[in-house]
Amino acid sequence: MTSIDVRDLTKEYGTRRAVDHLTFSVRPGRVTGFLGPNGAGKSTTMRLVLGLDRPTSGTATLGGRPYGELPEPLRRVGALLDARAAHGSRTARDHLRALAASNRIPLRRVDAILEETGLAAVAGRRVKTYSLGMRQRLGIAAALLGDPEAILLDEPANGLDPEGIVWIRTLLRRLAAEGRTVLVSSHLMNETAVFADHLVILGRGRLLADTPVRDFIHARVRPFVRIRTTDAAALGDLLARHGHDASRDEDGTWTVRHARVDDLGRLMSEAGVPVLELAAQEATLEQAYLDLTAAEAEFTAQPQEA
Ligand SMILES: Nc1ncnc2c1ncn2[C@@H]1O[C@H](COP(=O)(O)OP(=O)(O)OP(=O)(O)O)[C@@H](O)[C@H]1O
Repeated sequence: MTSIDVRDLTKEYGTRRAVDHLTFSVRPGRVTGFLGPNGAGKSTTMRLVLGLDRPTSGTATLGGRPYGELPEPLRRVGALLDARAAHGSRTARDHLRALAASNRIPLRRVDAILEETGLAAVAGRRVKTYSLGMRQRLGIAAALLGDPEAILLDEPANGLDPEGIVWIRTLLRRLAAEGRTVLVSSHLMNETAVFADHLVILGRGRLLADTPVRDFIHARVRPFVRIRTTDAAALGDLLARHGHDASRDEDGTWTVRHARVDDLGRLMSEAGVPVLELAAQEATLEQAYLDLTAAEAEFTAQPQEA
């Protein structure tokens, strides 16, 4: 099985440190979401793993070996870094055939992967006529061509239409279920929460979190109950009498923390307070992520000079 192991990895561009003593592992059999603000170092880390750039110090290995030492690397690891990389004057089929030929991948894989990525009908068209979403699909096709054990995708949902987003979600889940090692960077938090099992989060080139998605959300955000009523005074009074931690938003919606929908529903019913809405609000990855990155920004913010 191919794990991706990053050990004390540092990359400097001149005086800018893009990746800063980073250590984490990406394990097989699950989808790992790779998160972090713009410029956090995600793409740089992926390029270092793929041997496209040299680290200043530290190591990045696949199944224990640096990319440059892998025999037939496309058959071990597939990657989508930049969907614009394909040669525009070639057709998609020719692009994939050239890749297959130079990596000793059987040519029959080309038609299979065109089918799988939904490009079969447009495979004879030049890539420069493709939309961004079609280029993304072609990039994913190239990544999967060698049937690799490890897959790295940099924002694969970029440019995909809603149907494409559902498709990639299903694809990622299947690749992980097949035991592959899947690392996917994204800025779409709700989407990441759907397809990822695990998260690696970077900030300014450093590791901020390496944790299961569920644990990350639950450790940072408490679920709450949302209530709307026609009798704000009665509800406010009721909640206060029962010692609930509640507040009322500008639009009249109440937020009750540390409470259960069942208990509040019963309470309101018994007190005869009219209910327009009563709903449990699950904590989201987006809330947890914003909480983490806000805390990080506060922690690292430099005092302004007068
Ligand atoms: N070739 C390069 N030369 C100089 N600086 C670079 C180079 N590549 C990346 N950087 C810098 O390294 C830092 C990390 O960039 P990187 O693209 O890895 O971040 P990212 O997390 O992928 O961001 P995004 O979410 O915007 O894609 C940034 O400050 C960027 O400007």
